[in-house]
Amino acid sequence: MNDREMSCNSGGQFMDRGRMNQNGVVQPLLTDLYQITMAYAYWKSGKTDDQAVFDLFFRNNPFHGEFTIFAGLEECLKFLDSFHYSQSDIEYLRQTLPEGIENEFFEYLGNLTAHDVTLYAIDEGTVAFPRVPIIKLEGPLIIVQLLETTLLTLVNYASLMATNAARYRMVAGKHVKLLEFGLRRAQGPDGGLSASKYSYTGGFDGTSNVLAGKLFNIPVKGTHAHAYITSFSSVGELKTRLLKHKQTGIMEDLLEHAIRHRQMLSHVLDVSTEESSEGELAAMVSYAIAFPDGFMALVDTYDVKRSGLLNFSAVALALNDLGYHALGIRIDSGDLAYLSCLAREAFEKVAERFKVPWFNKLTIVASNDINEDTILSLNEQGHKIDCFGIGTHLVTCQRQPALGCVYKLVEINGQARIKLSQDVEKVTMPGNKNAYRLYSADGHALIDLLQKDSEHPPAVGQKVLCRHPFQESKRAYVIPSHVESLYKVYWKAGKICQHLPTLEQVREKVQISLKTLRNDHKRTLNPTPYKVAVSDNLYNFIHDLWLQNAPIGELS
Ligand SMILES: Nc1ncnc2c1ncn2[C@@H]1O[C@H](COP(=O)(O)OP(=O)(O)OP(=O)(O)O)[C@@H](O)[C@H]1O
Ligand SMILES: O=P(O)(O)OC[C@H]1O[C@H](OP(=O)(O)OP(=O)(O)O)[C@H](O)[C@@H]1O
Ligand SMILES: O=C(O)c1cccnc1
Ligand SMILES: [Mg+2]
Repeated sequence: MNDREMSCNSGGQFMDRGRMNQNGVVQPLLTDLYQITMAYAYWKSGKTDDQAVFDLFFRNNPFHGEFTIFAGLEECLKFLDSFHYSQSDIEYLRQTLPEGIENEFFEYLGNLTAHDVTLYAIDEGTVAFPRVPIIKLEGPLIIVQLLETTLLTLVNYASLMATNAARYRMVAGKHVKLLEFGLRRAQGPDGGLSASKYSYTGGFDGTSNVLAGKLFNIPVKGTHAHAYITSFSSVGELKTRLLKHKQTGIMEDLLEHAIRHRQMLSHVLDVSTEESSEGELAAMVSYAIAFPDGFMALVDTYDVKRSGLLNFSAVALALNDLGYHALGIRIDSGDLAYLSCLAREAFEKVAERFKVPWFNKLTIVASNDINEDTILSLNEQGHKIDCFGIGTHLVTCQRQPALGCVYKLVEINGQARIKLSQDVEKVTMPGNKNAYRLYSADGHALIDLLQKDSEHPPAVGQKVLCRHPFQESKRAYVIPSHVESLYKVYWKAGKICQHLPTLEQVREKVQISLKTLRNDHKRTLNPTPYKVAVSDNLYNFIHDLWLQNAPIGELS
């Protein structure tokens, strides 16, 4: 590896550029046209040396919740690292921008990098709250402005998805497996890949998306579709019935074993073999021959009770005769609570009658349009599901399809800037700020506090006045037992300055960070809002600037 392939972080360690591979679609032209037209107008008006500070933050938590998981940081850093307009980008812009743009501007763009930018951020995987910037950028106005849209697109969906997944994990509990099955329903190929990656970050256990597995090292999992079952109509279609006994190595007729067990099982499970589907039996036998150690069967193609469970149990017992243990079933329609209980009951009967205790432990996977509310309702009803396969609602974030992160200028050449709005929620927090999370003695996060960057950080054991940013009468003294400074410098002087965690570590961080939140902030119905405050100093600063900038009306 030569020097060009490596970048050095501030600790002098080398970052392997192999890890820095980024989705090819993420590039400087993946932006809104107005960023580039603004860049020209800034350039034309002599603002090339202006220094700006921008905040990236959201105003409301998604899904009627009171927390958001911040994700997408590593992709932002990769983008900064590779930021450079290629010759063909410049050529395209020459042809596309209005006529009359000076040639020197294109030369300027051609030499532009993000090396003079400093990026501060909270750690990826941390819980974040409205109005507390999750990323803060300092640097030359033109370049920092040019980064806006791409950074927003990298953070918004990633954070929305990680939050959605974390919510599913919370309602499902930590012992149930969660698999992401959404690729076919995702918003295009890139949406599908991001969904798989960030649902893993948020707490899913695996994905059916094979490319995501390869690219992000996520466990890939899957069962089979109804097509496999319906592609068989009789046992006569089986090209082979033979399977090697796991221990003896002797070939045996798996179908013969299955038919014999099916007969006995029909009494135990109180269903008639006549009613069950022969095609389904054939399909299951053939699948078991293909995957004797990984036999997981879809049981709802015809009728779970009258056909699927009988055929599955027959094939699983046949496999058992040959030294293999089946894994379980998937149910993809009907009343999932009722059918999962029915299946578990059937497995318990079989375990007892056929002396196969491992049958009690067979996995029951449920899928079919599952969302947070379905899981909550299934929990209330009582179910025996071990694993949910979730697609559409998860990856499209159907309950709230976008997170509203914005990117606002808060300081230029050392002068704070404020954006006013009739809607108080939309007034920006001016100036270069620092953010702290204050904790109680029991380890719970109490409040996030924004201060001017010139202020001393809050200290453990010392009373700090925390004020609502806009409502004068809302304030509280807090004596923190622990103070966390939320920002780290992640990018400076053209280098990544922190050791970047693996996806696995970010996934762990999500759960650790969620544990610091009190349960009332996390509950699904009417959660308590988490407090975000400003220091007294910042409060006064905001309100003075507000008055300075608000025009005084005249009544006549
Ligand atoms: N016990 C349950 N409580 C609450 N919701 C459930 C329960 N069982 C299933 N569901 C949900 O109810 C919906 C049922 O979907 P739908 O009305 O399409 O029926 P279906 O079982 O898929 O029918 P079909 O057999 O035609 O495919 C799904 O969204 C599923 O997740
Ligand atoms: O329901 P989701 O949460 O989106 O999970 C993924 C779904 O994808 C498959 O269905 P398929 O594409 O075969 O279509 P279907 O809706 O007819 O089952 C699978 O059987 C699940 O039902
Ligand atoms: O493996 C599965 O069962 C699966 C994968 C994608 C969509 N639905 C189901
Ligand atoms: Mg379905």
